[in-house]
Amino acid sequence: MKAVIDVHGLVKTFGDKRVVDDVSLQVGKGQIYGFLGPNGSGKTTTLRMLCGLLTPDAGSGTCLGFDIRKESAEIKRRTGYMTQKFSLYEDLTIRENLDFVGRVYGLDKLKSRVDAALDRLGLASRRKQLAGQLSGGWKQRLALAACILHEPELLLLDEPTAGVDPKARRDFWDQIHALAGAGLTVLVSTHYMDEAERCHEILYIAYGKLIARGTIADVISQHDLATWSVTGPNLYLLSQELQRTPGIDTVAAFGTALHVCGRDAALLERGIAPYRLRPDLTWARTSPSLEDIFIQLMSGLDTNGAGKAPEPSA
Ligand SMILES: Nc1ncnc2c1ncn2[C@@H]1O[C@H](COP(=O)(O)OP(=O)(O)OP(=O)(O)O)[C@@H](O)[C@H]1O
Repeated sequence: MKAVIDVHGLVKTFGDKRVVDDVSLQVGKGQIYGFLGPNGSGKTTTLRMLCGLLTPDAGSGTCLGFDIRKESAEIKRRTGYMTQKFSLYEDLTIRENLDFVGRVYGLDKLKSRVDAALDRLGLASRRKQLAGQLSGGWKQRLALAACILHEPELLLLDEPTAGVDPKARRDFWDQIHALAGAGLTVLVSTHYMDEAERCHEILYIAYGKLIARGTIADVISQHDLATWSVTGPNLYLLSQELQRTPGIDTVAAFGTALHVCGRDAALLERGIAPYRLRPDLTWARTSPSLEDIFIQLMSGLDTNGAGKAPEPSA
């Protein structure tokens, strides 16, 4: 299968800061890829290089079969990009907003395009509503409708659901899956674990480097992270003690339990041994969640043992 995105060795430096460092990516058609990583790790910059809005300092490749350096106009024509801070005209209706976007881009068959986008995203019954009166979730949906008006083949969505409630996020993701089902390829950056779990594959970027990718099961199994769950009283105090215990790399609260993780299973067991004797605590071996893996990655410890990643500069 021909890759929709096939780029190698992308580098982008701002001043003396290398914010994207040797990123290579292959992305298949009709798939949803989740782009994850800490703030400032280079996700937006990578998305902007893929769609031709930024020229990489080094690296090359194609997006939708076009050269990302030389044919950015062709790529932009076929890509829908939803930025973190998209703007809508609050005193225009949903329909008027879409008409306006279509006219700015000089789209032909505008009426039928707007009708199709309204239908596709379930906005038809609200088409006369002012954008300013919409809730956050409906605003995101309108922004998505504006992105698909020109019938792109690729959607790049930069944290599209930030600040949106869980029900609206779920609805938004149903729309993304419907679009992918119709053949669109989607790259979406997010900080939400539940959204990561709705992607076909995830890409984890930290300090400008792509350090994990694959299905969720792949990413969990690639990082051999021994994990125990513990329940009992005063978990906060326990968590503080465990964090100082050799052999324990990370401790994170999940509801009424702590997940206690370590890259070396034997060292981890040695670390928790005294605590397993306490009658008020219940310990169980468990599988790491995706969040456990990300907490481990974000703690600067590469679970493949490559050492500590550089501190991001302020
Ligand atoms: N045009 C620019 N000029 C200078 N520095 C920039 C520019 N664009 C981005 N940066 C810096 O590059 C780094 C990476 O930014 P980027 O927006 O790609 O990260 P991100 O992973 O998308 O972050 P977030 O999750 O917060 O959106 C940040 O330190 C940012 O301040």
